[in-house]
Amino acid sequence: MNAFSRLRRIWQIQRVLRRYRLREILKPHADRDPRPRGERLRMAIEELGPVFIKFGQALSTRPDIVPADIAAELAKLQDRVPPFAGSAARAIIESELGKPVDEMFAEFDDRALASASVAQVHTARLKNEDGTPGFDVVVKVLRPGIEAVMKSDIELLHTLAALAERFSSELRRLRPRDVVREYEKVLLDELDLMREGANCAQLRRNWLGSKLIYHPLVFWDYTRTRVLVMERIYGISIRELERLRALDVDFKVLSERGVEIFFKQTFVHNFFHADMHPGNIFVDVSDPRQPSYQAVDFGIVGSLTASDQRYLAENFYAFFNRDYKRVAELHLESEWIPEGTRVEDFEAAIRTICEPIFQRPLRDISFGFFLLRLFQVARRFDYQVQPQLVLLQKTLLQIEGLGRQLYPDLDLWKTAKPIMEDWMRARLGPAATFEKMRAQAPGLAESLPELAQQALRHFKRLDAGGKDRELRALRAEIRSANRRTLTLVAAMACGVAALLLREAAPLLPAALGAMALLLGWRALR
Ligand SMILES: Nc1ncnc2c1ncn2[C@@H]1O[C@H](COP(=O)(O)OP(=O)(O)OP(=O)(O)O)[C@@H](O)[C@H]1O
Repeated sequence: MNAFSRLRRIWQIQRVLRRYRLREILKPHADRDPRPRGERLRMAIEELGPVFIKFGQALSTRPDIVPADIAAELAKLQDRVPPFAGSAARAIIESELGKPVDEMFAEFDDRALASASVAQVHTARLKNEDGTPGFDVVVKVLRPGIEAVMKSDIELLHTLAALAERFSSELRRLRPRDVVREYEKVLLDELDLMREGANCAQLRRNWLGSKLIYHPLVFWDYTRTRVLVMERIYGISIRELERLRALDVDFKVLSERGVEIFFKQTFVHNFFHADMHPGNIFVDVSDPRQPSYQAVDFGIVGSLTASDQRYLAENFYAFFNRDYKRVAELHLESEWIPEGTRVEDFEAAIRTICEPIFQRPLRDISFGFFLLRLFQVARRFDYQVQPQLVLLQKTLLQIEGLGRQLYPDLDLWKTAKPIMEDWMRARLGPAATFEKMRAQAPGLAESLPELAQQALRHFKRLDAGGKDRELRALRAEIRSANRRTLTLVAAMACGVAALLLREAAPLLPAALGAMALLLGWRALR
């Protein structure tokens, strides 16, 4: 963007800010506009275009950054825009794939099936090599020129964030430059449909053969950065509740399966679809008693770090045992709250959010909402929640909302418990310990000769340096450390042998396992 158009854009933004009196938002006592501040902000963002809309949508899921009233308005941001011409879509497809559309597709519908600010979707049918009609597909095409618009607006966001950080102490506290930097990647990712295809393929692989959910096949030969071709699915949108009801679809099974999918994605695969709004969910009704899901739109996915996974699992347990003290402890243990915070204040804050929630009957309790409130507390205590965790919380809220809409008596915990217990066992049980040992064994074996050399060097130096008491003590200490290392290595070797021989006669692996535990215990004591 040249200097002139940048100035023009800043001037435009400035006009929008004035029109909606957005500066007053920062000074609530001076705000005389009768329209609520969140609504004004939303309308301004809608006027500013796709980058601001996407950014606003992303911020709506950050209770640790944005106050609740504004977040609720931002969540309403609509990303529907008039479609661009089918001929423009064809031109992009042809320039990306290097062949005429009619050569690749037996049919191509010029009217868009759906159109959003970054891309639009057309239905089509592939052409087989012999010219006969092939698979029914959808073709997702990036909006013409969207890359330039996105990139220049992102640059502008950086400029605005820098200005805000420089001139407003209220905004500085929210670290706008960091927030923009964090979302820049998410926004730019949307410009690469190969990435979306890869996300879809990964989810498909994770769930292949499952009776819970189906993901379309990606046609890689026809997929490029600006074009994504995938199998067309024909399920009924989850929005069409009446139609689903008329087909006698079992809503209880459907809602339980939604919860199961969520937990498996989070705890078993650690790869979750993070844009689970109803527009992206379809239902396969070929057996209405055993309905299953079909998902589309894989632009946003997430996965958690091991520690976030554990944080979530433990909070889940505490939450369902209605144990707010444990919830508070968990946050203290994981150093969630900054130094200098009074523990009592923090506990009181956690109690305040937990008590009213825990008083309600199970059917009214939402774990997604509980997490949301936890993150709001985090915001008050100046703690920055990991974006992936927030993404997951948003997904959970969507799944729960959907589940309860389908079946108000949905018992979240009943569905979640077996999955969580499996996870705990797999993560923390003896088999997991053996598995960890096995994974670490090669690295350890490699460094063993080096370790021995180092120890030898130490001994030589000690011997050369006389025999005073301090040195003898040091030598004894090194020897004991070496013994421990050796014992640990022996424990690992037994563990690995037990694993490798687990198919053998029952006694041998069991004896080796017991030996590994005993040695491990001695080494770590
Ligand atoms: N594989 C598919 N089979 C059938 N319909 C599809 C498929 N993929 C997408 N669609 C339809 O196209 C619509 C838009 O697709 P998608 O959500 O991927 O686009 P988008 O540009 O990311 O839109 P938004 O961001 O608003 O969700 C979907 O809501 C769905 O109706």
